[in-house]
Amino acid sequence: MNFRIGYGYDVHRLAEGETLWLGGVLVPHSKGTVAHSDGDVLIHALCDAMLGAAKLGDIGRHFPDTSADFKNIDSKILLYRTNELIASKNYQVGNLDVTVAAQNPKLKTYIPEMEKTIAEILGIDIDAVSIKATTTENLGFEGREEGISVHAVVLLEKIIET
Ligand SMILES: Nc1ccn([C@@H]2O[C@H](COP(=O)(O)O)[C@@H](O)[C@H]2O)c(=O)n1
Ligand SMILES: C[C@@]1(CO)OP(=O)(O)OP(=O)(O)OC[C@H]1O
Repeated sequence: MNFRIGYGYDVHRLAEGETLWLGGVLVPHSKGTVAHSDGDVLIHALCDAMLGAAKLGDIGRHFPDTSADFKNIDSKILLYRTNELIASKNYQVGNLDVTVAAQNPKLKTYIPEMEKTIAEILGIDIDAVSIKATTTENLGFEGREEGISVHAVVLLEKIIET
């Protein structure tokens, strides 16, 4: 099969005194995500979409939150290692599309840096990386600023040996 799609979803709770890493970028905010790792919920959803597309399970299977190895780990490392996992099945990311649901902070000024960071880690063109943000119009846990959720869709392409 030359193409495979994958979908990932992740949620992290927000709390004061934590840092907010999103898409590999440190976003200044009064709250950050609560997690075993650095809490980069965007990268976690993206890793799940890549792993799902390659039928490789999910992020917790490869990087368990019960392991001290991943305590406070930089999620950019998890994304790099996820890319190695899909490459081991002879796939590369064709393109990806992500939506972050967060009432605050407003993310649009940080999105170009997130897209550049992710494109570099995956070794793909920035045109293949799309990140968007939405509020939930003050509805639900995102709207109450109790947490942030992220949806990610990825297309994998078979690496053709030439
Ligand atoms: N955390 C967010 C949420 C939204 N944006 C930008 O604002 C636009 C309008 O948001 P709505 O939820 O009212 O549709 C949205 O299209 C984003 O461009 C943002 O930057 N950060
Ligand atoms: C990333 C990992 C591993 O540190 O932990 P968390 O940062 O808690 O994130 P989550 O998305 O709940 O699960 C994946 C985990 O395996």
